[in-house]
Amino acid sequence: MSTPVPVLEVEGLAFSRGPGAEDFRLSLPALRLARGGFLALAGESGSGKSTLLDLLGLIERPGRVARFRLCGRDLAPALAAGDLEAVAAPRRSLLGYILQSGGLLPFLTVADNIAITRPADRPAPFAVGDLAARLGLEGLLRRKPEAISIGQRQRVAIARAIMGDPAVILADEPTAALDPPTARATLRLLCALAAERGTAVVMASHSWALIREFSLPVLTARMAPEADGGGVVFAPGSAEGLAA
Ligand SMILES: Nc1ncnc2c1ncn2[C@@H]1O[C@H](COP(=O)(O)OP(=O)(O)OP(=O)(O)O)[C@@H](O)[C@H]1O
Repeated sequence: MSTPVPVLEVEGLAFSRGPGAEDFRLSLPALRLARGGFLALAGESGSGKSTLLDLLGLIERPGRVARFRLCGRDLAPALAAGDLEAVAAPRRSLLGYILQSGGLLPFLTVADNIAITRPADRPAPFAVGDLAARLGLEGLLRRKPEAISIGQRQRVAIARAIMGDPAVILADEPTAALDPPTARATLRLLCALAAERGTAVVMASHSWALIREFSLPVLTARMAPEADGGGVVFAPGSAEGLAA
């Protein structure tokens, strides 16, 4: 059987902010994500999960990256050159985001928030009403985000990301504001919809309990010894000790 072609492949990535009060260093030795794959980024608050998602999402620019391939496109040279135009098109067409706060547009209805990411160059993966129904949002389509609950907003954010039919969804703590049963149900929906579309997902989470319950492969943030250059390193392994 042939090995699946990775949709996202990153090697030798390093990022730093500072020096001074903002001094922060992060490195990612290797990440490989196949079509439909799911990967969690675990670590304590402030360990750099959102920063790493921004780097993978082509929003932050790494100081160094040996390899950055997204759906077969080699983006490392453009990142090294700071060529923002060259990364804008793959960012738009291949990546989807679920923000920690939901990030919905307050002046649009739920239906329009979901529809806004529909691909311009191919059919949408779902009808808005069908996708909303899958996520239990069918009665809320005409409401504005302020008139629905936080859990419902997170499900709208998931629907919006899925509607864009991206190759990779980057999800920043999509269940952090939810009680455990709702968090579990929301993550189950995200996993099911992503698997159905073959969408790969990278999800930041500080909930080791949820990561363990869903048996998610995980890259965990750890401090590197000063002798090895210090900073935070994201590497495979258990995140025991993180808050449940
Ligand atoms: N725009 C910024 N300017 C300066 N420092 C920042 C900025 N954003 C984040 N930081 C700092 O970078 C470090 C990593 O932050 P980041 O938000 O990536 O961590 P996190 O693991 O996602 O945290 P949390 O779980 O609380 O969301 C922290 O020390 C944070 O204070």
